[in-house]
Amino acid sequence: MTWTDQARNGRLLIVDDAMENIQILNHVLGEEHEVLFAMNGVKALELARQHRPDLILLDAVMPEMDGYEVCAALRATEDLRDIPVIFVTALTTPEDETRALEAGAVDFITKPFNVAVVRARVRTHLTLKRQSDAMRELTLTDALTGVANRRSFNDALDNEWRRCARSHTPLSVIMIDIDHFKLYNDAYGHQAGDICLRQVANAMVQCAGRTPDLLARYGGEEFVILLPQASAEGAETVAQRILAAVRELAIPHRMSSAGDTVTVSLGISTIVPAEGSCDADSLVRVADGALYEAKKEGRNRYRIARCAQE
Ligand SMILES: Nc1nc2c(ncn2[C@@H]2O[C@H](COP(=O)(O)OP(=O)(O)OP(=O)(O)O)[C@@H](O)[C@H]2O)c(=O)[nH]1
Repeated sequence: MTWTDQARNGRLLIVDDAMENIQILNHVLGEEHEVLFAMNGVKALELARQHRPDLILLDAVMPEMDGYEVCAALRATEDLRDIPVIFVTALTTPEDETRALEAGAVDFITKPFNVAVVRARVRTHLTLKRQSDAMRELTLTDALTGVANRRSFNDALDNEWRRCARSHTPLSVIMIDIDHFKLYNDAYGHQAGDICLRQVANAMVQCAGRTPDLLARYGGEEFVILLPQASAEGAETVAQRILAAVRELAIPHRMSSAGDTVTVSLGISTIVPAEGSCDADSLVRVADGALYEAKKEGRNRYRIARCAQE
């Protein structure tokens, strides 16, 4: 499917205080796209939050909250700031255009509408949105296993650290390392090693399934799980599930000192983030220390550590 084909199915949010304009745009765009509409700024923001449209067509002049304010509110909201906005306006002076672009609009559609121009602009911006989504996905995903990569984990860790600090809730991290993976590669070959990494990643994804949880490949044969709002006990339950799930894969490993099959070792650390408490990086370091302990004590097990100032 080409990018343009994909753009055909995009979800649009049309915001206009005049029903007549909504009807015209719906008529022009409704066949190719899923169309939502709102007649004021507050409703527009509510729908954007609920339905995450791919593109917003926004009337510049509306009573109470105008298009510029809606655009500014979208840009100020982390989850919504990447949704492209096209201003729909009868105002066409260079000052109006500048103001809209400065507010964060990507383009204009002028009233009265020209059907062909509306369709073409919407298609172009949906195509660009699809491409930038795909690009972002690539930069955040580990190519071998399909789980998040380290960069994606670091971003999530920073965000969740702040979120948990605000809500005074715990944040847990589990570092996971496949046992004797060098020997596995030596015994079965690097390609089999790659397959093993994929299988283990896939099994672990199922073990940390709550929405904010994030499994990432931290590097080589090391993985990490971020568990926002999870206490040490909660993280321990996830670690137990992972140990069991990897054992159940029953991937033979004749060179391992930890068993006949592939196993993992895990290190858990938990903190309620607060000012003056250890920082996000040391949360990971402490989990890594616990992982080292688990390795030293025989592998195929987990260990829990505490952050110094918890
Ligand atoms: N097949 C494959 N192997 C990888 C990949 N990334 C890292 N490795 C291998 O993973 C191995 C990690 O070895 P070590 O760090 O010595 O650890 P280990 O053998 O797992 O031993 P312990 O951690 O002490 O149980 C190295 O041989 C790396 O080459 C990968 O993408 N694919």
